[in-house]
Amino acid sequence: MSESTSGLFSARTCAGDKRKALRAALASGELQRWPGAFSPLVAKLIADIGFEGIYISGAVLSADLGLPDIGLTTLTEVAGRGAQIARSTDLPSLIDADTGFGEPMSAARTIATLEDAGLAGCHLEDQVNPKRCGHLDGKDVVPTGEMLRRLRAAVSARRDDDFVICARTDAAGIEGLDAAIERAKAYADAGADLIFTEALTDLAEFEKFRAAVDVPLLANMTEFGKSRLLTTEQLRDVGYNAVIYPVTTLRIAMGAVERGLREIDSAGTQSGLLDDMQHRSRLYELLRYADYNAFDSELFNFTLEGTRP
Ligand SMILES: C[C@](O)(C(=O)O)[C@H](CC(=O)O)C(=O)O
Ligand SMILES: [Mg+2]
Repeated sequence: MSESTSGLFSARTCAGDKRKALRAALASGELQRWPGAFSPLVAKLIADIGFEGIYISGAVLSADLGLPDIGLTTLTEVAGRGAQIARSTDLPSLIDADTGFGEPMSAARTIATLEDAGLAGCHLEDQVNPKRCGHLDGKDVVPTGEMLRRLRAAVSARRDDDFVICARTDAAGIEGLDAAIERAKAYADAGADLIFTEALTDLAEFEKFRAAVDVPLLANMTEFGKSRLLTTEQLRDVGYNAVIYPVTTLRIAMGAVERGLREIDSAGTQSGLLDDMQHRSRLYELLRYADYNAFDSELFNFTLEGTRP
């Protein structure tokens, strides 16, 4: 296949190579920035701008279906959407697997399914079922032993040793930071490759966590939650390995969609909104419209001159 047609329908990089790249990135000491992609198109934009990876959020996947993030989505739904997003980009994608979709045996099946779906890794959290957003009050965690069973089952189901299993602990806001650190150590001993330190409050907590454990750490910079929004520079200085912006692109998009719909409702036209829109030409560039001409030269006849403002 020529350069211009490779990667059109599925990314050029195969899942195994994305996982190897993710492992190397986590070992590199460089902060990995993974914005949430609510669609394959957003994943393409994230890659185009130069981020290091893609995050696929359970909260976003639920919201996109018009549902709250309380563990209603099924493994089939999550793996299906995850596969669509993961295959659209050469970047590695880490997906939110909530509590593993059931008991430890189901968590094991979850890993096998997400591997088959082409994801580079996933995270499993130590919340009880039904789970809730980690930044809400009233959440609860299972005993450490139960999470260890969940994790060991997951690790044993992995067929590609490079598939990254990330353990998330929600314990900081419930049992305190020290307890969360102890859990993180136990989860790493059980085979977790990366620890998601959920809902830490300020920089000092991130620093304390970093000093206490020597496995890769992930920070969640979700908005309107319990955590101060730290900069990449701050997280780099502390020595975190990865940061996610899980719901950010959806919040930005939905803010713009709501403003736009209100403007059409009040002004009777969207003419005043054109500068805020992604132009047709940029959309076509991201989708690589021109490269599809290799299959059918009639497909791409778009020029800017031909378009109306
Ligand atoms: C990271 C998270 O699990 C997600 O599903 O994106 C959420 C994000 C959010 O609700 O803001 C969480 O932190 O629980
Ligand atoms: Mg989630």
